[in-house]
Amino acid sequence: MSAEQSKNDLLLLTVEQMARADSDAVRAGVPAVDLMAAAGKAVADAVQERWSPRPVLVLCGPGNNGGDGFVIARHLQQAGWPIRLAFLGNQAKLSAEAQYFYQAWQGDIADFSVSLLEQTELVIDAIFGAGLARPLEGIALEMITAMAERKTAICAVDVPSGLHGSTGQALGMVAPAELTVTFFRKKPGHLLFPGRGLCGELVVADIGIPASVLDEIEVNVWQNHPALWQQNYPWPRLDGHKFHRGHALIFGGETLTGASRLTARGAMRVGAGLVSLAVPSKVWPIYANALTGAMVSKLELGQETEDFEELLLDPRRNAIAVGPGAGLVAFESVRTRKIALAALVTERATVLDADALSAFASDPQVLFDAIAGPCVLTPHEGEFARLFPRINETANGVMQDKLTRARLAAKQSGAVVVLKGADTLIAAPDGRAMINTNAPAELATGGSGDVLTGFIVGLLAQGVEAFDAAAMAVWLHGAVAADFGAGLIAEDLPDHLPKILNAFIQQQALAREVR
Ligand SMILES: NC(=O)C1=CN([C@@H]2O[C@H](COP(=O)(O)OP(=O)(O)OC[C@H]3O[C@@H](n4cnc5c(N)ncnc54)[C@H](OP(=O)(O)O)[C@@H]3O)[C@@H](O)[C@H]2O)[C@@H](O)CC1
Ligand SMILES: [K+]
Repeated sequence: MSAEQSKNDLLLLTVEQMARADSDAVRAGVPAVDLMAAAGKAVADAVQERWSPRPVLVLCGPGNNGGDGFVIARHLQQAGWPIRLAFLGNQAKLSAEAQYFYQAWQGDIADFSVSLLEQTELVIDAIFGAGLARPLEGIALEMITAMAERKTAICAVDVPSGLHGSTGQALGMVAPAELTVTFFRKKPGHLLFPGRGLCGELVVADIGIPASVLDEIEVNVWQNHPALWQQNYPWPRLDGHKFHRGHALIFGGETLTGASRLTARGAMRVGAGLVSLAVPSKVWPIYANALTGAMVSKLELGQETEDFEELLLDPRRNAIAVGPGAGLVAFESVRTRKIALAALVTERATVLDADALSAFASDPQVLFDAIAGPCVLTPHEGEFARLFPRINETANGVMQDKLTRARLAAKQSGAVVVLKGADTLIAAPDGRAMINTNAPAELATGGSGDVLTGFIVGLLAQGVEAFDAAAMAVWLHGAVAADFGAGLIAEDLPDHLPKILNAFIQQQALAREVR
């Protein structure tokens, strides 16, 4: 598979973009009825692969998701499965293709009623898919609530009904599926929580939509994966000098001295040529004793910012990180702001994390106005709320989805925003975004964010563009944690990174041999 092809496979389509791909495919000569036939067949195949024959209830909704349901029912019936089918809708209002498969269905059509769930071992959820337009109510809501309560096994068609494919948010109620079969490309809602947890195993089926339809659709959201950026990864060159691999400068505070040391170690492991920490003189011995590979510079009391600025006079210090362990006590916050602004004014690549984000909570615009060069902000949800309160405002009690919020924040701040969580988002000011999916639960451990900042600043130091650096760092962070497994602590993240990088190098060498 070519790099372009795998990038194309990682694209995520909103429900509107998917509808456009669907209609463009039809315009290009693929009959709509063929698309629906292929979609239904793909689900029936996936069901037969996963489950042995058992009493199945196929729930068909009023649109084309329901149309798929009629196709699935026919295939499973032909394979000898005991099938009951219920339809929620008006036959006269079905699309031509759904009408076709409605007519082709040979069995009975039951009224939509919760009692059907009795004696059902598997539900095919074809009630609503991409066309879900408003919160569930009435019998649809009753049915989905009953499905969730009974915990009957569910295979969802396209998305579990009630889940919005673009946002991953539930519009009312969603019964979690064990298997979701979607078509052509994934949607953001399959990867963003709570959606990701509601889809179960996700299968993407090819239904005959030509990939060329994507040329006409402006898609700039991807599932984060090395295929998107490995050609830009800064592998060390044999003829390289340590200065070719950059010099990361990290600010460290006096209370939580471990945080910025983790950042430094992350930056070193990810390949920065040189790493130095700049710390208040009072705590210099703590840092100097603990770090062997990194240099530690003193910032004298009362002139910390000036001393930091002096370090920045050397243009070889080309990437800066401020925030981990910087401290939140009033005097520390004031100092952190000054140091962050001193970093930003150089327009060198800068990562601001943790306390450096909270330090601007009272007037975030000061921060945004100062961002002129490559910059990465790495808030978790709490820090995000402090920096972007307007973006987090709710309408009817509902906040905008995480993808939208991260993209708005990137646009507003002019920085790449890494909104951290189980489904970390990486968003660039120009609208590009990635959803990261490889982070295991073990990563939710103290200090892991400090290491992430180190990975980012270490990659920035090696000249990687901010959006790529953030995407690489987030992916490596997840890959290391997943490979390490249980018992992970933050210290393990930098030290286990070489294993992942070496595997990566081997894969690249193999790929070159194959080519
Ligand atoms: N894309 C592709 O390539 C292919 C897509 N395919 C399939 O098509 C599916 C999309 O089909 P779709 O557009 O007809 O939408 P779908 O989800 O069936 O529902 C629309 C209906 O639901 C109604 N409705 C909405 N919300 C409601 C609510 N809360 N409560 C009650 N009613 C509500 C809405 O009513 P309206 O808003 O018009 O009043 C309308 O009647 C897609 O998910 C995939 O499975 C495949 O066949 C092959 C190729
Ligand atoms: K569905």
